[in-house]
Amino acid sequence: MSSAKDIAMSAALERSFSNNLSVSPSATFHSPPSSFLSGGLPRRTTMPKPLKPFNTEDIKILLLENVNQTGRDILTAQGYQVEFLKTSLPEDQLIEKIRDVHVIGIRSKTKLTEKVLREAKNLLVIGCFCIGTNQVDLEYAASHGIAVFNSPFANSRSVAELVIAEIIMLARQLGDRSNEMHRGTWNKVSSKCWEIRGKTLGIVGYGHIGSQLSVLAESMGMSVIYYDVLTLMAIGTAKQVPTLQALLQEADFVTLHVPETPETKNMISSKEFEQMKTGAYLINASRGTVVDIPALIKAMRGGKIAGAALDVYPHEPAANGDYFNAQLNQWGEELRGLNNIILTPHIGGSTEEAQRAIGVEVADALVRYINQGSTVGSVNMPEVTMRSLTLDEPNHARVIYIHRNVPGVLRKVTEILSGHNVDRQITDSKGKVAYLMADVSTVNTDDIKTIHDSLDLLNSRILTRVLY
Ligand SMILES: NC(=O)C1=CN([C@@H]2O[C@H](COP(=O)(O)OP(=O)(O)OC[C@H]3O[C@@H](n4cnc5c(N)ncnc54)[C@H](O)[C@@H]3O)[C@@H](O)[C@H]2O)C=CC1
Ligand SMILES: O=C(O)CCC(=O)C(=O)O
Repeated sequence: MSSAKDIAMSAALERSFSNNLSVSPSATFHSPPSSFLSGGLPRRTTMPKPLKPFNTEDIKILLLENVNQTGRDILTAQGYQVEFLKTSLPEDQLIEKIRDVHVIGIRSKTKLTEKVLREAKNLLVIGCFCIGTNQVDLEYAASHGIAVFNSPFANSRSVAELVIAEIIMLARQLGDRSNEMHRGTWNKVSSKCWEIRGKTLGIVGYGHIGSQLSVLAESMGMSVIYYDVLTLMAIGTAKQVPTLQALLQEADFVTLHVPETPETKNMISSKEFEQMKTGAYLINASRGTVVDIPALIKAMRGGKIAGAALDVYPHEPAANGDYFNAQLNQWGEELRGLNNIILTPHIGGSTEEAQRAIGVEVADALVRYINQGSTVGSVNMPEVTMRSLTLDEPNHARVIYIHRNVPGVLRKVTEILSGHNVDRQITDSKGKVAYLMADVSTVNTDDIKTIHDSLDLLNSRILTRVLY
């Protein structure tokens, strides 16, 4: 049982500094859970204690772009308020919505730019329910204490399988034959239709997807070469080549698996098409900015490139059913008019298996971050974690201090914590941002407030959270 003093103190805290312990102007401070400051014999249990600066039902989550049910279920089961939308949102509506939420879950279409994130005053964490994180301004997010998580490989296999299908479809002109049949035309041809056995696949970007694809392609009798900015171990009998040009000159099929970066923008343009073999094929399931589409159209019309498969485009519609037209991409009409071109609506990772796995992985990471402060798997924060506090550690609090990575901070934090027993502490930095986590014991609600407010006053502060 809590003493009358403790209860009074909690109530006073609730009144006097509602909003202060949390980072959210809209969240209220709640009395500690029953495990906190409880008297009597400690319960001997190693059950992890959920650490929450808010009542769970105050955590507001916005999930866009049809995030999988598995992820929604995990977040809802925590008691958070989860709003779910099937589509992404236009910028003005996104800005309106993001002001209010602590967590946002997106896929590849929602652009979380500095302009949008500037309005996200309550935002603690972003979940990208996909691989790519180019749609988020990661640096701005980190410098404002917003952690970003993704799912680094749960859809890699799905993309690799799609590419294998496309290699065969292009080699056999299956898209065109199927379209002709749909129009009622029987056109049985073998001219310029090939087996893939013995052909060379050139993989640009030998990461999770590229290397998985390498295994599948070899098992079907293809020779694999790859180009990557890093020197990477070849899988099977694949061979790394030293330059993109060397790959383009040798490959019958070129497939792109690089991230969207300034270096990969228009990585395949007129010069690169010239370097490719006449009659070669191009596949892009990475990002739309990687291929210069007008140059591709020219290369295909001129017969240099015998076929292409595109899954991604520089500008993609926000929702299913939106017409993929000239307003989005000027060359849409010309692209659709080409022969032997497969156009898919960014479905590389769209399988039940991949979406379920991503839902679980990203939602779990969000819960760990909200409840425990663990940044393991974050793409923009130093990765820091500590074991969960347990129910037999009642009067403990977890202090999280995200700060600018400048000299002298640890000394000041140590001074602030020095009156308490620090059971464990860990700190790490990534670029300009550092992340400190400390578990302090035998603290009461006054101590928590003092620790929080003192850390919050330091010049180096980006964000202070105290979980209890
Ligand atoms: N179509 C779809 O639905 C999907 C598309 N993607 C896209 O595929 C991309 C690749 O995915 P992963 O293989 O998982 O990424 P990854 O990070 O595992 O591999 C990317 C590889 O590209 C290399 N690389 C980076 N810049 C390069 C450059 N300028 N030249 C040559 N190599 C370079 C890296 O060193 C790395 O080995 C993602 O960034 C994402 O944009 C991912 C999943 C689904
Ligand atoms: O469909 C999606 O969610 C996006 C897939 C993708 O491009 C990615 O995972 O990076």
